[in-house]
Amino acid sequence: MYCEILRAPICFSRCRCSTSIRDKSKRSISSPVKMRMVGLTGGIASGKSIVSNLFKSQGIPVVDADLVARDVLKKDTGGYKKVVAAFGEDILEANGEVDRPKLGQIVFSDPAKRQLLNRLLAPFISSGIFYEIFKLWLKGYNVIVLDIPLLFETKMDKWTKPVVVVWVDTETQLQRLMGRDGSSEEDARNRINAQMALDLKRSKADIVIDNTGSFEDLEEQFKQVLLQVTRPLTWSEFWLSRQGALTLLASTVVALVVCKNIHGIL
Ligand SMILES: CC(C)(COP(=O)(O)OP(=O)(O)OC[C@H]1O[C@@H](n2cnc3c(N)ncnc32)[C@H](O)[C@@H]1O)[C@@H](O)C(=O)NCCC(=O)NCCS
Ligand SMILES: Nc1ncnc2c1ncn2[C@@H]1O[C@H](COP(=O)(O)OP(=O)(O)OP(=O)(O)O)[C@@H](O)[C@H]1O
Repeated sequence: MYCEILRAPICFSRCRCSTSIRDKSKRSISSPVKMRMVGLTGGIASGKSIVSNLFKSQGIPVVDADLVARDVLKKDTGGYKKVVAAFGEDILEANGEVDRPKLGQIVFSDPAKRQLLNRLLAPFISSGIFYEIFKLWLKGYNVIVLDIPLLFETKMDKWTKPVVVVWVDTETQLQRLMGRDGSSEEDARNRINAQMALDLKRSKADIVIDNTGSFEDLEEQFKQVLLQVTRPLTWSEFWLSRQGALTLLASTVVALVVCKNIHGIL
């Protein structure tokens, strides 16, 4: 069902049908184009990837900042060269790629080195994220999700609305992180402490998902979140969309032609 003015989905019922992810993505591409950028963040191991996969399963594309960050650290890229110049060749594997666990050990136990790494990679990561957004904008997606662990820390939250924070209590976060990565408690705590406190992130959120419970609890909450992020676009979101930009351009051209003709008549 569509709003006639915005031609955006009025309710979520369209997204709940049982077509495959691929089919739904295609439908999003061909449907009227609007752009809402939803921020998805939380603490390390709070469950962002699970939520991100739930969005993808509904045909909503996700820009994954961790994947972008991986790309900009690949061998011989600009980010790689800067990082190797700053941290030395000791951080490299035999094949010349960055030894990520080793670099992780260094930066997560030393705030100054972490800040240095952040500073070196930030321009590459932010331009990589904007390039991914631009590609999705060109494809005309209605709603996209930016999964950015450091959304608040990097102040990229100002680009996104609403901001969804996946929250867990610290003990659960610690246990899940150690369980997933097989890391020691000290290492896991270092990684948690390298980020803004999760309670503070929760206080800055538009929408909070409490992931302390089971996967089923998480999916139940996700249904409500999906309803909120797929509600009709606001006018400002519409003008930022590809269709909004094209409408503005077409209206300007028509107005100029009309003015020129009137001027000719007079
Ligand atoms: C230090 C690196 C090489 C460690 O790699 P590793 O494969 O062990 O971890 P991975 O990249 O999968 O990150 C796992 C999680 O760690 C957290 N994290 C990553 N980098 C940072 C950072 N600089 N500060 C705080 N937390 C971070 C995030 O929650 C992320 O989801 C890597 O994390 C990295 O290059 N970090 C700097 C780039 C960055 O800021 N990435 C976050 C994107 S917003
Ligand atoms: N509700 C849950 N119940 C049990 N385990 C969970 C739940 N949610 C997430 N997990 C587990 O916790 C771990 C961390 O989850 P996930 O990888 O999604 O976190 P993340 O926020 O994406 O982490 P990162 O910041 O490192 O990218 C995973 O092993 C995942 O399977």
